[in-house]
Amino acid sequence: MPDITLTDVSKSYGTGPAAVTDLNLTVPDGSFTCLLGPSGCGKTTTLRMIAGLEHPTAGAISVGGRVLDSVERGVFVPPERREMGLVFQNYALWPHLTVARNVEFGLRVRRMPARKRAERVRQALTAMQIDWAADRYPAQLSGGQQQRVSLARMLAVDPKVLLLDEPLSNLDAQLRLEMRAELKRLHAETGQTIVFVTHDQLEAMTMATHVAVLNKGVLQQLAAPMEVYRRPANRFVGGFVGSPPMNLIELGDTRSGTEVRRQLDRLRPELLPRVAAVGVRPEAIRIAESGPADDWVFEASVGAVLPTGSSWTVSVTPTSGTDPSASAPVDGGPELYLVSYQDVAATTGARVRCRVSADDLHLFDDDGARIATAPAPAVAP
Ligand SMILES: Nc1ncnc2c1ncn2[C@@H]1O[C@H](COP(=O)(O)OP(=O)(O)OP(=O)(O)O)[C@@H](O)[C@H]1O
Repeated sequence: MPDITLTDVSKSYGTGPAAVTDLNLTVPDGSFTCLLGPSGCGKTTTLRMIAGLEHPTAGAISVGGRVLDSVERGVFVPPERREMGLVFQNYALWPHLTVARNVEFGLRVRRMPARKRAERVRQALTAMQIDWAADRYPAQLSGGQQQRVSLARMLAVDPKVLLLDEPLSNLDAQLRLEMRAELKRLHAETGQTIVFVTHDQLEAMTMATHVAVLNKGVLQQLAAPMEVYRRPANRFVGGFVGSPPMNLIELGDTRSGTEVRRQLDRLRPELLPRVAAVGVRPEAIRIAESGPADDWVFEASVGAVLPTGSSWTVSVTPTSGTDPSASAPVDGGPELYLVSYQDVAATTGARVRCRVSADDLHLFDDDGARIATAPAPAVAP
């Protein structure tokens, strides 16, 4: 199964802003690639173009060198000849057909002999662990079970590529969790290339081998999930991936920028002239009196303490720096969020000392792009 390659792909629906702009994206063979981004960023449009359900207004799409779409060359391969399986958010099962007949449907259309059909249906239902429901009707199944059937229906035709558009978003939290594990298992077993659309960063982080982050129709980053998390390519990715989100402090903000600038002058003097904003992940902020000399240290007052059971989310407002060379305390900063996995003894109004390792500072320039502080390691998703 070869790579899916999008080259300079754009799509406009009319007079409004383009849904997708100059997209260059390679979905590696056998990968589980999530298209991730906020509502309206062009995820579904991208998936539908790969499926052949939308025409690009510019660019080309190919699979392993076979051109499926080329605006320039006037090539268009229709959806049914792309050997791709699609599953949407709504399960779209035939209500008057049993589960087995639903799964068999696409095989009949392909005129597969009856014996082979029965075998395929059994295999697909077993793979999705829904074989016990073969003789039931969709209305007799829960949402999660129906979604398993629609996945089985897609698997039965053995497509080279699976295209999934938010298939879990109608399920409750528990089922979603189960289905994520199920899809991950399915991918590991079949090795099929999966392209999965979601706006849920946790979903992308937990399942994907590759994450393509989109914003306003433009690709922001394509990398392994942990790379996207640890080394976001820009401010948008840093803020979008992670919950609670990354804290962002503007150096131009006089209230907090002055103090942060002073700290950066001590920790990263060579980079300071290029830095416009600093990002800090909530779990990178520690409440601790002492620590390494190259920590960024600040005093803060505690706002809310929110225990979740396994962790504590705490809002703190910096009140001053502790750099002895600081001539004046800062006049309060923005509220920052930290996450601690140990009990935070502090309560609202308490004064605490917070520390962040210099390695955990994400530096962004005027354009919002990441400023590399160390060479990125080779990524092997
Ligand atoms: N058929 C259409 N006609 C006109 N505009 C459309 C059409 N489909 C999508 N759009 C517009 O294209 C842009 C991208 O939409 P798209 O559905 O691809 O985004 P998305 O990231 O999948 O969003 P969501 O997560 O809300 O489904 C949006 O501004 C949307 O309004």
